[in-house]
Amino acid sequence: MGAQDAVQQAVRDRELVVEQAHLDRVYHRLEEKIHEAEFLMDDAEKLAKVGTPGALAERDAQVFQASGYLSRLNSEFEDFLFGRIDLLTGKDGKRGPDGAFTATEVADDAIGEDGSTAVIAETLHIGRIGVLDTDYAPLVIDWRAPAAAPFYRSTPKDPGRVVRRRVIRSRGRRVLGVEDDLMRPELSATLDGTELAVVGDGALMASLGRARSHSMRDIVASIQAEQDLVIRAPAPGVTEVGGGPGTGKTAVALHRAAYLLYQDRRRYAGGILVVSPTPLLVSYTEGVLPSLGEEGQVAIRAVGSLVDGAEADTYDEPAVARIKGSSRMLPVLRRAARGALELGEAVPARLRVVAFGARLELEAEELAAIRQTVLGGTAPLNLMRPRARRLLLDALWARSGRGRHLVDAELIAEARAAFDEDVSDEDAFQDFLRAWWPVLTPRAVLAALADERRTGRWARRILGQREVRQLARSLRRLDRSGTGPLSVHDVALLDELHVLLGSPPEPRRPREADPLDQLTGLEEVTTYADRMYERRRDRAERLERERTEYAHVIVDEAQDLTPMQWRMVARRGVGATWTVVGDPAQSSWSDPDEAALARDEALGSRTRRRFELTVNYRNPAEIATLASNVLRLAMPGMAAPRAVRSTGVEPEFRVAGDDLAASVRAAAERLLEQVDGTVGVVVAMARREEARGWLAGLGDRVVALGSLEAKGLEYDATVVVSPAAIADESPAGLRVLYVALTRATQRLTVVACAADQPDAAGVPDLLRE
Ligand SMILES: Nc1ncnc2c1ncn2[C@@H]1O[C@H](COP(=O)(O)OP(=O)(O)OP(=O)(O)O)[C@@H](O)[C@H]1O
Repeated sequence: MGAQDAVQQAVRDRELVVEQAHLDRVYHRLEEKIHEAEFLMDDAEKLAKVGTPGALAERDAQVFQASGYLSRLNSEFEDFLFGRIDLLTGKDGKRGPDGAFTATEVADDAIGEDGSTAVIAETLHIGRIGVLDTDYAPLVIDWRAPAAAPFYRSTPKDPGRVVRRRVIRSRGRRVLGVEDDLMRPELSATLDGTELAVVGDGALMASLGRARSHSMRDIVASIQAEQDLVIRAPAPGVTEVGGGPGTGKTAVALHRAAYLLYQDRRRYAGGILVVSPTPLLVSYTEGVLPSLGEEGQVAIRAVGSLVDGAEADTYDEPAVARIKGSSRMLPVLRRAARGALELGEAVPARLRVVAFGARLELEAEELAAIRQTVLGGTAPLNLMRPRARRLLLDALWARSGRGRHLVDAELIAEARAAFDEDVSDEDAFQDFLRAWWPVLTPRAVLAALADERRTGRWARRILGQREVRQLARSLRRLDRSGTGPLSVHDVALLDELHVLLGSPPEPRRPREADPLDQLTGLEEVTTYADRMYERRRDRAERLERERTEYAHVIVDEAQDLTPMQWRMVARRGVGATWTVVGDPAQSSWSDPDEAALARDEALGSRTRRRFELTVNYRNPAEIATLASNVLRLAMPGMAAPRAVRSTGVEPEFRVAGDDLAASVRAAAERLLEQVDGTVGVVVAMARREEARGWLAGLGDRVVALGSLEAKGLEYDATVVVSPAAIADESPAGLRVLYVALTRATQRLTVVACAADQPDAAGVPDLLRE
């Protein structure tokens, strides 16, 4: 070790000791708080034994608060403290509720007259939740609090009061390392009489170089200034975030959810919905919010799982997806919902009943007229049923002639009520109604579209003959009742049908017992609080299950939502504020204009705020440059984000021989040796099942993905198999290829087939400059 290194090491060790001492104090304080929380729970127990209603209510409130506090503290102990800022004196000397100075501008006298010396006036530590010392001094500031904003916002260009920004790495109770960035390198600042030390080369680079696993990590310790602006953007209206691959759109959207909850917990108790394109991306991102201390109020759902009971991960062929996603499906579904009334097994031609001993009959034309009258209304089909029933009874009553001899209105009403009851009780009437105006389910109507002739009728002048055939064929997976595997695009159709049909009346469920009804004795009283405690745990989960509307909706990869999916998502956020993140250059939807229109309709007249993220944190420059060749073809004129690092490792090109499987397997094996983390093998959708077989036995660090499944994911290394096959698979194929090429954090191997027209170096035609 040279003298310089030894000095560096000594500085590092000294700073670790400083941070360790602070972390020790924080833990000490946390332990005190846990004792307080446990004490509160104990206290609550005692109060319960008293059993008076007042004491009971107080105890419940305490149990609720204490149990929540305990679970937060316990879950957030890991990597609890991660940042620190050293600040100059603020302009006005006022302190906020977290004990920190509020001013963002530097006081006039904070910097010495020579312009190069200063004294650090305030040091703040930033962590996952805020902790106050016994004297209310801030030991840790919650990362979402206003006082923590300079930790993220400060840059050497616009440093504000920050002189040094430090990222602290810790595990459990041990500080493992610190990385500093100087925001005012021109200043020589002192803290408690000693010169401010600087350790390491900055935290961002350290974090970007780490190996990837199959779950996304939070970026709370290294959020960048342009990202922080999005995370803390005001909630109302719509926050739109654009930016190329790897700019942190998904990460930012998730941190924004945590921020919104922190900032207005009451409002967002109404739930935050995060809509993600694939189940793979859901499971990849699922851990981020719990790591930020937020669970329960945020539901992350794949777009194929937004409808209760539907769990779609099957993909339609691009041509079929294009039909099902288009808003042209809307009039087709409207007709199908009405047309499905005729689908009953054997719809009787006439209605025959016996009322008070007399035979009554309604002929086909009368029935058709009644149906037409009812269908003239706008209510959902299933909700029209009572009206249809009433009009049938009206017609039968008229036919019976029973009211003709009566003049007294009361008598007429009485006779009519008796008539209705008599007829309604009759099996013949009930059987007729069931067949003639059946209760329709969305699944059954969707399945009805599998009949090409019928669908041809419903789609006349809307879909072409070929489209009708493709649509009908794709739905043959379903049986008559609609049971069977759904595709992702079927789910939005189901949701639309649900609206068109309305909920069929549900059989009555017994009312859930209210615990207060059971307060009959002391024994019951004591179990009440215990139940409350249990309930609190299940509450969030239950709320989520029951919820169909949310207070905030976050749409990730918004460029991929089809018009029909936009309608489905919009229904879940009618009164919501929105965050919409996406990148048009990565859109797999063939008609961006149609999608933009649907998006405008979904977001309505809400005010919009737009942000653009400009730095690619995922791909090294070598990979980003290659991908930008495809971007130029896919979206001429669109700028690629700036890659923030370079690895010196160029992408590799291989040409597959006769045995594609062997070539891909060999490429994957080599990458597994070269990186510590994950390897993704991206193939055209048509090959995804096959590709899984190619990698059999290589372990769980490597996965095979269809091109559409790669959305939003990242791997240490990727193999992209036959760019031409991916690009040719759909009208949006070039954009899908751009997605595939931008998944790797370290290494990329491209395996070309003959269709790729590789040059002598194996570079496919589509990837050449
Ligand atoms: N400030 C940051 N600090 C550390 N890592 C970051 C930061 N911002 C983004 N990253 C990392 O960069 C990678 C890309 O982020 P993310 O997946 O959110 O990007 P994206 O814009 O959604 O990409 P895509 O459009 O390709 O899906 C992730 O590994 C993320 O953790």
